[in-house]
Amino acid sequence: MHKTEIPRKTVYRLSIYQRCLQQLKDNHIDTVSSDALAKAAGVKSTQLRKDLTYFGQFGTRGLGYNVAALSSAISEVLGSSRLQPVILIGVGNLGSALLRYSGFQKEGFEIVAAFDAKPDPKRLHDPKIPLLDAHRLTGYIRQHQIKMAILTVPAQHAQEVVNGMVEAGIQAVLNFSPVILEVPKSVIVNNVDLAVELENLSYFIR
Ligand SMILES: NC(=O)c1ccc[n+]([C@@H]2O[C@H](COP(=O)([O-])OP(=O)(O)OC[C@H]3O[C@@H](n4cnc5c(N)ncnc54)[C@H](O)[C@@H]3O)[C@@H](O)[C@H]2O)c1
Repeated sequence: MHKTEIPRKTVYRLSIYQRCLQQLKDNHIDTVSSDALAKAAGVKSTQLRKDLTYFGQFGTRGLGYNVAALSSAISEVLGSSRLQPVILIGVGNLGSALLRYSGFQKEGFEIVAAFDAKPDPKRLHDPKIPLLDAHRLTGYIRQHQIKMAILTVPAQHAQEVVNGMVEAGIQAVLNFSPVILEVPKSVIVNNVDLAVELENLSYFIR
């Protein structure tokens, strides 16, 4: 099945299912019922079953899903069976915190390089991740055919950085800068805004 046929929200939930399946694998659990998997993922089991129809038939009635088989099918669809290279731009407070997080690999992503307008080696602790001057950003994207980027630069620089990256071939941006980025239709931007998330939570405690 071609990726674009799967709705974006489903693709997002597939990543969540994948994370749950990985935990089951870590705990040596071979099969899981759709109810249990749905509960772990925080969705209704009808939603889970609907999402998995994009793969054809999965699971045996009464027995549940084979964890390894379902996980590798989802990997194939998400394109995460091999590590997806990602770059990070803006190694300040937030960027360096993200670089210190070691959990991305487990989810199938590898931060292969970090860029900053004023690279400060003190900010980067992982010797495996090169910290490069922002001048080298577009050349690096082209040379290594990087498709995904995490953006943690100040708001006023975000658009210009994205323009260069898109020109060089970036197709997906995880944007932490508080600006609405303008990109061509072929490029996807996911915005992360902790303030919005907090506002959402505060609605429920009123
Ligand atoms: N989404 C959220 O929930 C959330 C939370 C915290 C911060 N932020 C945003 O993340 C961004 C970074 O915040 P911070 O506290 O780490 O800021 P910071 O000032 O500590 O770091 C920004 C870094 O970007 C670098 N930079 C500036 N222009 C650049 C360019 N053109 N190319 C490459 N690097 C460049 C700077 O040298 C600096 O190292 C800000 O836009 C901030 O508003 C978002």
